Amino acid sequence: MNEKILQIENLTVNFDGFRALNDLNFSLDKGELRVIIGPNGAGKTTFLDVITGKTKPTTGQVTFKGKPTQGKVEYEIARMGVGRKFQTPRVYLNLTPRENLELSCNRHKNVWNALFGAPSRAEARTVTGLLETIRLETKADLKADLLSHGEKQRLEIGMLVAQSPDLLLVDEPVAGLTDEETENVGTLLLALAESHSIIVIEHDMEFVRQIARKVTVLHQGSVLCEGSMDDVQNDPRVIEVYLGKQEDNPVAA
Ligand SMILES: Nc1ncnc2c1ncn2[C@@H]1O[C@H](COP(=O)(O)OP(=O)(O)OP(=O)(O)O)[C@@H](O)[C@H]1O
Repeated sequence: MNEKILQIENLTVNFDGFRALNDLNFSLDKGELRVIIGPNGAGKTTFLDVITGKTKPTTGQVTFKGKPTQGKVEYEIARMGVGRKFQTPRVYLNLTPRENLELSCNRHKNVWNALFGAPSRAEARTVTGLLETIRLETKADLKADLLSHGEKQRLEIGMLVAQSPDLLLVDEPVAGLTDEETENVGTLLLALAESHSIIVIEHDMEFVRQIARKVTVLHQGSVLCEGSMDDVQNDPRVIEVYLGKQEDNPVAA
């Protein structure tokens, strides 16, 4: 059996009597790229919030790298190796992509030392490698303010990777991007998936088709079904929860 990096058992989150997550079970293999889809309100963001410790489970258990995260706060879970990228880019706009990546590699140092202290050779190599991975070598020394929305998204994914997390959580990375930028982010995530465990939440079905190997569909706080994109888009339960009619269904091919 494959090694599990994340296991979630019987997870329920109750907000004032409303079950945002309802007896949810989920597991992710080490090295897997999983895409999570589901209609609005299905519980996708709450699911990520529980993994990162932002929201506490009402009942149930999250196990990361074989250890329960129960009782741990967000920064402790981040130190265990969980990194999250939010929907909107959070890069420092007055710094260059290179400086943003240097800062992310050096989160234990203070900002002054990280920026003005000489980077070690290993750090410089890491940053150069990351700039290549996110394909921003030619824009490495421009102010991040001048980057397109898609380039900022790629930079922020690079900043997340610079912190060397074991699990990357990526929330709607292509919202508001052009088709070309969307494809670039997809290519980047596929490249990262060769050496990372990744969970991506996404609504854009073209993008999901581009990157997905295995898809989990959430509905009303539980896992409705899991499988390949083909399995999922032909599952009558998925068709039903999205729109009820196959011809209008965003998950239909
Ligand atoms: N702090 C909260 N208090 C009360 N209800 C909440 C809270 N956070 C989320 N909810 C509710 O829980 C349900 C799940 O929300 P969540 O944001 O996880 O869904 P989602 O699948 O991410 O939706 P979307 O695709 O629209 O972002 C929603 O009905 C939401 O209104």
